[in-house]
Amino acid sequence: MTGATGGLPAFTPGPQGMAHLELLLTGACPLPGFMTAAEAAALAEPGPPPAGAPWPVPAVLAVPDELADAPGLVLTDPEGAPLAELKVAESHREGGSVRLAGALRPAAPPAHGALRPLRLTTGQVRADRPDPGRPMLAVVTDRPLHHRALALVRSALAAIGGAPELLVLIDAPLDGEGAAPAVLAARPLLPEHTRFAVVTLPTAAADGAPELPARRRDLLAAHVAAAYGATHVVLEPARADRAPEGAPAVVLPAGEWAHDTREGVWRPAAEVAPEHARPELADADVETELAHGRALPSWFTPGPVAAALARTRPPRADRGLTLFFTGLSGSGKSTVARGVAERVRRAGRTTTLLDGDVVRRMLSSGLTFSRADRDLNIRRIGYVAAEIARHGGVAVCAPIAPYAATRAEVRRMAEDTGDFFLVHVATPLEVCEARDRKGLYARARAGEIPEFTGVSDPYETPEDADLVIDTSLDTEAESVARVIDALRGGGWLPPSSAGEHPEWRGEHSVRHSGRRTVPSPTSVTD
Ligand SMILES: Nc1ncnc2c1ncn2[C@@H]1O[C@H](COP(=O)(O)OS(=O)(=O)O)[C@@H](OP(=O)(O)O)[C@H]1O
Ligand SMILES: Nc1ncnc2c1ncn2[C@@H]1O[C@H](COP(=O)(O)OP(=O)(O)O)[C@@H](O)[C@H]1O
Repeated sequence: MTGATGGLPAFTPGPQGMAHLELLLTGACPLPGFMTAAEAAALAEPGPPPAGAPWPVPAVLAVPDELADAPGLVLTDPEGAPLAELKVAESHREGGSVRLAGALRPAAPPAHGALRPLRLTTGQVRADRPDPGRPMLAVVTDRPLHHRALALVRSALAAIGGAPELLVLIDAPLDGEGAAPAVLAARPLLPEHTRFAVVTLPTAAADGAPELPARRRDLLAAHVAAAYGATHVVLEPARADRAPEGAPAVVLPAGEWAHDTREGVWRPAAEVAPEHARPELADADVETELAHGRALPSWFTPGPVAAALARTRPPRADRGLTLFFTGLSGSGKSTVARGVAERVRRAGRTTTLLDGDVVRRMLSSGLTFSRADRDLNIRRIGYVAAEIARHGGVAVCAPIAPYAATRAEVRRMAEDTGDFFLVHVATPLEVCEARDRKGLYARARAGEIPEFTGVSDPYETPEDADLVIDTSLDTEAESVARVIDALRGGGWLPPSSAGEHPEWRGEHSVRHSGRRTVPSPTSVTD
């Protein structure tokens, strides 16, 4: 986002730029500002960074082309409040975008984003230490601390000696809480004076740049921990090879841990007889248990952590959902989405149907079918859907959404507030064109509608669809039933359809679809 503030243009960095900026403003990063091309290039080489480098990853600011010649910028938060002034020392182009380097002058302390009271500066944490001479162990984590991690922390504290302090640095996104509530829930299980602080560790050198290698990200975590005063660091989630070279604090090896089923305690795996050793649940297993509303086992995680997770990741039947249909015009998106929305509503969930045509009239009137306008249209749908999901509702969306990158953006947005389920309505173009319900294909073929999807404009076939349906092979009722079955199977709808009137199961639509006279077995037994 750009604008003008006090003579200098204003700019709101993207998520990566904002994460680097936060580290610069909290004192975690010791540099005066964003790096020049040469400084960044020195850190972009594979392998460990050069010895003595004050910072382990490139930190550069990507800006839109129109800011390439700006002498300075006012960097603002997403609401437009100034965060810092950048005095531009160098402007260069890389990876298709302009990058500005230069020193920063902080404006007001940041107030935006989630968990602000926990986003402490390094100065605040250091000033608050009862005895700065004591060692300090920092646990850097973006996931809850389950029994294994808590046992590891206890053992690390004992091994360090000298009555170390403990700091838990929670790596959470700037615009959401991430795992923070569940991490904080472990407070009663940690030493009395444990401090918690929230940071956002960038995952790329700049917005639009490729992901940083895992080892560099580990090294970055160690640098940030050291800036907060840590002498020792534990990186979570644990990975056997997580001990980056050249870290400014001692990165303690995680080692293998196991739950001793006979003794009921967590120990280093080498100390547990193999027949009694139980490994930690994988993140995917935890997600499945939570999705179906099942309690996490007490051998795996403490009660307060399980309770916090159950609150932040409620069962899917209570969780907001963006159900996103994509496909060509005439593929059957609206028809199937309408039928699905009705049945989702009948199953007791608050449902909003954001149909392509309706959105074009209400939210996006005036937009064309250029790529930029289609993207804006889809982003608007994604924004509204994510807000619906935030409040636990089901947003059923049915635009063409021809571009994979924009669909991925909507998936990210939607997953910040709930779940996302992509249905590709893969009805072949010939069938859509033969239907030509609105006569648009004929007009597009006659050259009267430029940029018509499938005729003179692209449709990028999804490779990440959660379900693919084809309304040239299935009746309308069968198509609706397929989606409902998938939602039931995934836990987004209750398993039973008791009380559903046959009309609501789709027989009504079957009788009127003209394709079949007998309801499919799926819809009858459903
Ligand atoms: N050029 C062009 N290309 C594609 N579609 C066109 C075009 N012009 C008008 N229409 C009608 O607009 C409907 C698609 O709008 P969407 O908002 O779903 O499109 S997009 O997702 O923004 O690409 C689409 O409705 P559906 O048939 O319901 O898909 C068309 O009826
Ligand atoms: N099995 C089917 N499922 C859905 N629609 C079908 C099916 N068979 C025929 N149709 C017809 O195809 C057309 C699909 O139009 P629509 O749902 O508006 O598609 P879209 O929203 O993708 O443009 C409707 O006229 C519908 O009656």
